[in-house]
Amino acid sequence: MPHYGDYQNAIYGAGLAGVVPRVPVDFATLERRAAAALPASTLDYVQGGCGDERTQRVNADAFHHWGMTPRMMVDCTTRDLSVELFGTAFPSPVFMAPIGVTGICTQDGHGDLAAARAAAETGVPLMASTLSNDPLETVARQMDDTPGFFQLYTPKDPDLAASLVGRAEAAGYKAIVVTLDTWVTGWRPRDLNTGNFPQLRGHVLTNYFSDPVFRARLAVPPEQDPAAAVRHWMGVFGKVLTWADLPWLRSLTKLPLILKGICHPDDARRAIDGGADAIYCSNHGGRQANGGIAAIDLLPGVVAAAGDTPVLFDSGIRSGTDVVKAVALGARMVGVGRPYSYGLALDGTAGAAHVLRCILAEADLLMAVNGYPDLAAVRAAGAQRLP
Ligand SMILES: Cc1cc2nc3c(=O)[nH]c(=O)nc-3n(C[C@H](O)[C@H](O)[C@H](O)COP(=O)(O)O)c2cc1C
Ligand SMILES: O=C(O)C(=O)c1ccccc1
Repeated sequence: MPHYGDYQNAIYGAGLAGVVPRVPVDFATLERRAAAALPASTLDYVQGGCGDERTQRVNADAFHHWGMTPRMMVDCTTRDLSVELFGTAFPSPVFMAPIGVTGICTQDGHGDLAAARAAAETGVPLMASTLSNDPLETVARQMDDTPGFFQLYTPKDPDLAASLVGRAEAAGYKAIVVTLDTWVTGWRPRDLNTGNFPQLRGHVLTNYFSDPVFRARLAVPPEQDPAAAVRHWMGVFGKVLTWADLPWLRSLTKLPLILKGICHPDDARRAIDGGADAIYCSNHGGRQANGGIAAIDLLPGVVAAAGDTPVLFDSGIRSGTDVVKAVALGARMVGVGRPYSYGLALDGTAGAAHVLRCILAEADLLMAVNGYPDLAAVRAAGAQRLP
C-alpha cells in the first residue's frame, strides 16, 4: 500500500540538503509559475473558460462551503486510499481527467506521452483524450501497468467512432469515456480575443490523422494536405448525442462505458437505464457553459440517483483536501484537470507526477489527522454544507 504522505518527509528531507521542489506544491503558486512558462495562446486555452469564467471560479470556490469534522483516537497509522472500479483495484481515487491539449503543454509537443509516463510513475490512471498529439496506441504503451481509460469525442461519422473505440480496445484501455457536453465549443472570450483555437491550427488531431477510416475519407493523405484534413476534422468532430444514440454507443464496446458531463439526477438515472457502467459528474471545468452551479454542489444529487453505480467526478479539484471532500460527497474516483497540465508545463513527466504526489500526500495526511483510515470512513463521515 503506497504511503502517499511520505512525500512530505521527502520534501523536508531534501530541504535539509538545500533542495526545494522544482514545481510548487500549492495550486496558486503552480498556476502563476505555469502562466509564466507556457506560450500565451496555450495558457489562455488551458486556463480559460466559458464567458466571464464565473462557473469555472465557483467550481473551485464551492469546495470552501463544504467542511469535514475530525474524529480522534482512531488508529490511522497507515491509510488505505484504494478503490475498486469495474473489478480493478486502484491505489487511490485520483485520476488524470482528459485534457485535449496535453500534447502542447510540453515544449517538445509530446505532452501526452509525458502524462502517460506520469501515470506509470505514480499509478494514477490517465484518461487519454481523443485529442492528442501522439496516437492513442503510443500513449497507452507509456503507461506500463497503470490502467488507462480512453475518452471519446463522438464524431458524426459512425464508422470513425467505431474505429476509434476499436483501436482503444486493441490498445488495452480499460474503459470508454464518452464526453457528452462538448459537441460544440462553448463561448470562450480569451481564445476569441486572440482568434486562437489550437485544433484549427492542426494541433492534437493525430488520432484522426492516423485513423484508417478518417484517412479513407480524404482525397489525399493528411501529410500531403494538412489544411484539407483539418477541414474534414471540423466537419466531422462533434456529433450531437441524444438518448436515442445511447443503444448505439453501448453497442460500440464491451468495455465499461462511462458517460462524462452528467450533472442532473434524472440524466444519471437515464444513463444507467441505458446501460452506462459509471456516471461522470462534471461541468467540463466551466469551459463549456457559464452561468452554472458548481459541480461539487451537484455531485450529491447525482450520487443519490446513481445508487450502486459508481460516480466519477471532476471540476474544481485543486488540492488533496478537495479530493477527500469529493469522496466524502460520494465520488468513487476524482479527476484532476488543469493542475497536472501546469505540472507538465513546468517540468514534463516529473512535474505532472509531482503535482499528483502533492495532491495524494495532502489527501493522505488529511485522512490521518481527521481519523479516516480509509475511503469508506471518509464516505461515512461525509462533508457538511456550511451556512
Ligand atoms: C485545456 C483543457 C482541455 C480539455 N480537453 C478535454 C477533452 O479533450 N475531453 C474531455 O472530455 N474533457 C476535456 N477537458 C475537461 C476536463 O476533462 C475536466 O472536465 C476539467 O478540466 C475539470 O476542471 P478543472 O480543470 O477545473 O479541474 C479539458 C479541460 C481543459 C482545461
Ligand atoms: O477545450 C476543451 O475543453 C475541449 O475539450 C474541446 C475539444 C474540442 C473542441 C472544443 C473543446
